[in-house]
Amino acid sequence: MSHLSHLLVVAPLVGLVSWFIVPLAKRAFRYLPPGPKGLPFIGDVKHASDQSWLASPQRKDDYGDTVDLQLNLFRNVLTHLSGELMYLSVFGQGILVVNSQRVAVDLLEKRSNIYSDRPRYISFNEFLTENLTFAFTGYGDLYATRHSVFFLRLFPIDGAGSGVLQWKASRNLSYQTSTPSRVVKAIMLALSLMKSSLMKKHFQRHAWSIILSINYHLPPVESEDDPVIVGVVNHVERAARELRPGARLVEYFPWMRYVPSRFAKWKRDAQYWFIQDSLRHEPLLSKVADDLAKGIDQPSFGATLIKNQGKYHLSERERAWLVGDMLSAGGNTTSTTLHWWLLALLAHPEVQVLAQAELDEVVGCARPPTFADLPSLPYIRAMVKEALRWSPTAPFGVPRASSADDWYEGMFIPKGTIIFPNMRVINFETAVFGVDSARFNPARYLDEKGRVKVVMEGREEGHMTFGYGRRVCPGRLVAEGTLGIDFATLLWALRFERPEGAQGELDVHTLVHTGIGANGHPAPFECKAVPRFAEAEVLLKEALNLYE
Ligand code: HEM
Repeated sequence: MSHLSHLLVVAPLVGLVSWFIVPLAKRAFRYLPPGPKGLPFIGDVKHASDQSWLASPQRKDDYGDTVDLQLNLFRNVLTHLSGELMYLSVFGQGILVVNSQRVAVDLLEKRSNIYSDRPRYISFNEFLTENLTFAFTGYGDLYATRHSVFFLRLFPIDGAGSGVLQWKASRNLSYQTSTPSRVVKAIMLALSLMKSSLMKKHFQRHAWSIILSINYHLPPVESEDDPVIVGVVNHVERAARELRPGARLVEYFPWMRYVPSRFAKWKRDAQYWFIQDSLRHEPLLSKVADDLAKGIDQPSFGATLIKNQGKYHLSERERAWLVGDMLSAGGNTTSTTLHWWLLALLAHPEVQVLAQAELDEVVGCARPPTFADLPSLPYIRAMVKEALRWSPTAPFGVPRASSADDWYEGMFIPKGTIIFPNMRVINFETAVFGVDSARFNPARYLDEKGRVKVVMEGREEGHMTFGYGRRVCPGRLVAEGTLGIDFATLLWALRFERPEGAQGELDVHTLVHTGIGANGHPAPFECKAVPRFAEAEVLLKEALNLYE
């Protein structure tokens, strides 16, 4: 045999071995990232369903050293992960908690082709929402179509829409306008807080009211008993329950999805609520379509989507859910951040004093602030960043899933693993945010001249709360704008205090939650809002009249 014929025989064999045998052998010698062992068969249900346990920075120490300097047979690299990854298994389903910005970027951004999927969640995706929620759409063609809706900037720039785009543009000092609808809602929130101490309720109504006007150009919602608001609150709570690890056995035994509904209450309920939620979403968008047909063209996400529907080939129900889903994605997240921010103000009174000094100097006492003031309010803008960084609103973001087997620094990450970026740990990394990273301190985002500075290279937001890479939150500008005008208006009008006689240290650590993917609220606390000056209420009402 000539050298050439040898080569012709050997080369395909080598190719076959490296393509087929090596991955198999690698699987056999795979090292899963470290983590608690759990019980035989069921695995670690207990820890996986305990969000506070998972989110605790202590886990980084608990599972840090166990894999130090581990020799990987196939890559010949020395691995030193120092608690950056923690792996749990529940009925064989792998869950990977990512505890560092370095690893989160490596996996969720640099390997986004593998880590941009969402978990399957049979009960939630297939029955409760019939795969119609955008945030839980699997990564693929359908996702690309739905995503393009956001890409084309369907959030309108004017009127009820994303005032923050104007704020961002106004940074260039070329586009100085305010957004009446957002300012009106911030003023209404301030007036409501003056009258009652049900802060959490007011924050929720306010945040949902904003999304309703962005989505459908609806007027502000006056009461938390509004049927649309009640419907969304219930939907979000149901969704959170379904998404809790261990909530439904069908997630671990997928054959259970074929059990007839009459024998499976979970399935019957999910199917019932899917119809109810569709009946809530659809009329809202139909009303926008009817208005457009009558020539009433008000700026809203829904109107823009309807006008562009020829480009997307989405069914009527799909469109209604795509728009309606913004209520779930954007309402609770924003109101929960407001709730944490309030707690932070009470725990750090000096921050409130500094913000109010800035407002007094820039805005004065004769009128409430507008979007046009925000470029001149660096402390308030820094406070938006700090509130988003510090609040564990979405402590694990929205879970991702891996769509292929992967190896990372000697560790094996099986296909289908659910990935939780541990935002509370990542946003507190001392190397980035300093040794006082656990403290609420907006000044960390200001330079020595008091200007907003970049603390994370290439990331203008300055935190990771909106997630990573291809699935980063498309509502982040909306959220930033809402928080900016809200903080400015509320602190201009009100001083937040603990009621007389309130004792003890405020609990800024406890995370009250209903499930993974749900928002983490602070433990209940009392607060009162006191007008800062006698004319505040009158001036707010006058400003409101100006916008009407
Ligand atoms: C404080 C407010 C908010 C926070 C903390 C937040 C956080 C997040 C996070 C962590 C994700 C997952 C990103 C990832 O997988 O890497 C996400 C996704 C998403 N957010 Fe937000 N969000 C907020 C406000 C909003 C608003 C106001 C809207 C809409 C108006 C919105 C719409 C969405 C949607 C549609 C997704 C799914 C994106 C996808 O799967 O591709 N969010 N958000």
